Amino acid sequence: MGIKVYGLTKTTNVARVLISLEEVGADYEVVPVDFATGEHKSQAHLTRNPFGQVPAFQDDDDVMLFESRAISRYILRKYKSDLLREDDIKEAALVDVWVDVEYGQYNAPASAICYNVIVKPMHGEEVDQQVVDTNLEKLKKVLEVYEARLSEYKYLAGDFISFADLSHVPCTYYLMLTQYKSVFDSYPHVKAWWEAIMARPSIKKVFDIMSA
Ligand SMILES: N[C@@H](CCC(=O)N[C@@H](CSO)C(=O)NCC(=O)O)C(=O)O
Repeated sequence: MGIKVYGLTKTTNVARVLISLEEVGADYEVVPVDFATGEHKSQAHLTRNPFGQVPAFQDDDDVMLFESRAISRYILRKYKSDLLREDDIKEAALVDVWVDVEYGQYNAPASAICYNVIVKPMHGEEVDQQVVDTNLEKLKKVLEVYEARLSEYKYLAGDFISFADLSHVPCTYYLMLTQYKSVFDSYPHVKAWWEAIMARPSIKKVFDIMSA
């Protein structure tokens, strides 16, 4: 039995796992989980992910994981990818710092904007502009830190691309589909960083999968 990713490829956290799989060139199968029928809350899926969320991840018959960043690290370690920089403890620590920054500082405001501007209208719900505006301000504060960091280094953890950079891709992909992509215009080093990431074949492949 090979690698299975349970979830919907349009969702950011499933896409994050696909990026690592595409980066290492692994074979994998995506097993859709139907939110419409509440399948993600089914007993079968709860055994895969006790929080009833996607992704869940299976490798062979003895590895069942959840949490997209932890799954990504498993994949990158299994395939001995340099994207975790684990040959150098200091570089690896900086990768950890900036993955934590992505999860703890960037993800929430970026996700709140995308949820309001993309997901809610898809379900016929009103955009809460107050929430969007509040999170735009939070995002700008985060991007100010990124702009300073990326004016010193080509990528967030250093002058090497790492999982920390790629972990930003799913949310940023959706942000760039909204009118708020213009926020990035005020941060030239962040824009150049994003353009360098987008040029990667794995990222182009995952964009195709997300937009299919
Ligand atoms: N920290 C976790 C978040 C998973 C998540 O929110 N998954 C969403 C879809 S992806 O945005 C989900 O399953 N939402 C349905 C729900 O929460 O009920 C991770 O990184 O894997």
